[in-house]
Amino acid sequence: MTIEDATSGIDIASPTNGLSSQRPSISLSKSPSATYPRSPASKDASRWQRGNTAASAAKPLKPFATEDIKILLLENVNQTGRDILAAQGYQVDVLKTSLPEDELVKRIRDVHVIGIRSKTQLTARVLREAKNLIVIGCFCIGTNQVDTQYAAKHGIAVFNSPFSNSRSVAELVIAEVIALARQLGDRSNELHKGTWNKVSSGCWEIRGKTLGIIGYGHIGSQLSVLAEAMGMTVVFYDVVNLMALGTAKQVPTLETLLGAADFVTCHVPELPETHNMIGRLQFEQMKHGSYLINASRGSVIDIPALIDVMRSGKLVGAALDVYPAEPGGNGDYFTSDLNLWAEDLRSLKNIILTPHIGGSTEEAQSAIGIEVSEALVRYVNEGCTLGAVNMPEVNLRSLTMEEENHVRVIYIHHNVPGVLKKVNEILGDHNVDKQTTDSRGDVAYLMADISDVNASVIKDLYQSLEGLSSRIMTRVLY
Ligand SMILES: NC(=O)c1ccc[n+]([C@@H]2O[C@H](COP(=O)([O-])OP(=O)(O)OC[C@H]3O[C@@H](n4cnc5c(N)ncnc54)[C@H](O)[C@@H]3O)[C@@H](O)[C@H]2O)c1
Ligand SMILES: O=C(O)[C@H](O)COP(=O)(O)O
Repeated sequence: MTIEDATSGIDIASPTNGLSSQRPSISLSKSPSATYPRSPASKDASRWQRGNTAASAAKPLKPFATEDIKILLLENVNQTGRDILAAQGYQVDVLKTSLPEDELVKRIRDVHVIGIRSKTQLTARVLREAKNLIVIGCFCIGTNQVDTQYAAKHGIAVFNSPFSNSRSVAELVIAEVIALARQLGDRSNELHKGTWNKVSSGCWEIRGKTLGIIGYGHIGSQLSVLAEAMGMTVVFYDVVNLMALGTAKQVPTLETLLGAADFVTCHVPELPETHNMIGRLQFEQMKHGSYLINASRGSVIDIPALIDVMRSGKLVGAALDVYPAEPGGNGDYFTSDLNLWAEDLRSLKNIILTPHIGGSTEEAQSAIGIEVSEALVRYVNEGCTLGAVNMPEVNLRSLTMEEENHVRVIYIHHNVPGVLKKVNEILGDHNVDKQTTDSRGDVAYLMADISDVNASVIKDLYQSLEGLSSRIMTRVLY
């Protein structure tokens, strides 16, 4: 949206589009393509036409010209999520796959919101190009694919879905425990090729066996309950001291777990500390005849060491759902071009290789679509950061129709002394209805609702806040 500057005759991007930021192409652009093609007249129409009747007073106020918001959704985000975003009037562009970095850099320049899953790498290099971006939605659990610190320092909030696919992963792991114990993958492959091979040697019940869970978070603890229901004994290792569910027992060291477990399963996030967490030393510490499952992140297992220990016969089965490098989309080949050892893995016996499907169920994807899209809408429309993984969590209640002469000011800024004094000198000339602020590390987030404003007040507020040296991003909503 643009406001015609009566004195200079130039268009400036209006703060009331909710998108104004430090980014030059948005905050003070004369280029029609980089601003928002909505006239002041149409703005007024949309703001006032709703009427202020008693019946409409409690309804939420439309925040601004939502149809100006451009969203790019990659990696086949579920229809539930697309529908929620489209219902807001946003322009939603959907792709089934992730994008290679060079293409991503081009596509991200234009959008205000990007939705991804685990594949798309939003590195500092990519985000540097994202001049209009205000928020990232990870339609998955992991956020390791995003440089969340860089994003925060540039005023870009990141949201995910912390547990909507946890049950799906836990169920997959239970299936794999049984499939490995019974060598189901091999038997099925043999018969697919026409060979009848009825064996009991090396095939086991899982009842009475010990499951060792590394990382007892949302997935690990859910798995613990399911495994005990199947008659397994559960031990777990976690860096945090946690309440054990059922009769599970937390063990003090990873080595203790590896020495006790028949099945070892990893459910830790990708972190420097979890890189190659299971390597040659840890395979030595595992029991002879044991199994390994990894549905966390590919970097957690030293794959060449796994191949060696399986060839030696010490490990008698493994299931991998995640890999250090994964193909961009369906139909791509899983070969040594992508991962040097891919062919070696494919040649092993009793190894289940799945294409990162731990969270790929209808239930999980639908729930994630709803959860993340709703968080994006709350952030874009109202500035609410509840649930953000890289910003302080700040919220004020939604403005209603009877507050149509209010604006909501969002001021994301460097967390340095003296900022609030300066901000309040600017806001203090107006009627501040309510205000809240919080910080997380170097970044602070202020939200204030101001009443009795008009277009020129909005412009002044916006420009004054933008003029402060502490500013990371200013948005003025409604
Ligand atoms: N395969 C899939 O499709 C799929 C689906 C969902 C999640 N995941 C992966 O699974 C991971 C775990 O998911 P979650 O929801 O259970 O996460 P979570 O954050 O709820 O739990 C992770 C647990 O790991 C523990 N931990 C962290 N570092 C550790 C370490 N060095 N040693 C031992 N424990 C450590 C944490 O304290 C926490 O309890 C996610 O980070 C994601 O990468 C994969
Ligand atoms: O982080 C996650 O939730 C899982 O790895 C699943 O990722 P996906 O949505 O890309 O399947």
